[in-house]
Amino acid sequence: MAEKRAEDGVAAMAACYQRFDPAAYLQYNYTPPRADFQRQDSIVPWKLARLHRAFTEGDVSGELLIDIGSGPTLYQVLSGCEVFNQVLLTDFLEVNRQELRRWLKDEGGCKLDWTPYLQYVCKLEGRRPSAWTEKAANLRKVVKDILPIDVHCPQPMAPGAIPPAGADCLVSCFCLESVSPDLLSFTRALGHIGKLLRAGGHLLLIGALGESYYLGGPGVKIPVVPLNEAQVCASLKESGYTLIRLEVYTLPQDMRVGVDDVTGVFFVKAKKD
Ligand SMILES: C[S@@+](CC[C@H](N)C(=O)[O-])C[C@H]1O[C@@H](n2cnc3c(N)ncnc32)[C@H](O)[C@@H]1O
Ligand SMILES: O=S(=O)(c1ccc2c(c1)CN[C@@H](CF)C2)N1CCSCC1
Repeated sequence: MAEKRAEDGVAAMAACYQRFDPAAYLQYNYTPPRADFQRQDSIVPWKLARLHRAFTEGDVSGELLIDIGSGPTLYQVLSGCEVFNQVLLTDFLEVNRQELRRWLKDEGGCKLDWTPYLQYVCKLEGRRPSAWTEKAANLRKVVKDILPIDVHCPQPMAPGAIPPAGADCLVSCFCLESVSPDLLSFTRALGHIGKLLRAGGHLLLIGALGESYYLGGPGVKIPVVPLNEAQVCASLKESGYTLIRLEVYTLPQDMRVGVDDVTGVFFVKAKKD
């Protein structure tokens, strides 16, 4: 009975995502006030700085980085693309994979200008902001493909999509809790993506705390499983990861702009047992 309920919940979630609007999603979350590089307490510097530190502090290395549930966004691999020579982006929806391909082909028509994000990460790397064009070129070089994924499948990606040894590192931002109807399926999804990662590989996970819904487009209310720090830690342990670091950002009141009810953001660095 519980299994049937879980399957129904996952199917209902997939139906919600058929109405996901990449342009609106980018507008809601990746433009000011949420994406304000001038504000010291903005979430953007907080997140980009944690990703930069996690990728560059010396314990993360290898060939292949996979971003799980990329959506239409690229910020999550702007530091990792300097560490790995192969990056795979993934998403459940073709509309998101198309938006990513549009940016990678550099043919114009993208729904968001990622330049401020590229410039900020260059600054974190001690490079001049004008090096953003070199970073963009490097990202376009190391991204080898943009593939379908379903984290609710025990085998989330197509057979043969990745080398048998698995990826050296996974990054995933605002995906698992936003596609899982409950904590059980969130934890199971963590285990499923863990199968894409080699033993000893790293997982960098960013997600929402206390969020029960978000707008995936005008009038497109998508349910989210509300998480707290203890649940995130317990799910990681249950899914075969050892926690290295967990940090939490509490959203300032004026960043609660009605597109969701998120109260905080967690950043996790963990290692697969
Ligand atoms: C809230 S968005 C996160 C996008 C991006 N990673 C970010 O940081 O903003 C959640 C993403 O999960 C994708 N998704 C939906 N169902 C999924 C599934 N079953 N498996 C993997 N990804 C899924 C959606 O298409 C969407 O792009
Ligand atoms: O933390 S954010 O404000 C953000 C970014 C994305 C999301 C949320 C929050 C909360 N709802 C999620 C639903 F899945 C999506 N942020 C937006 C600016 S760039 C860094 C991330």
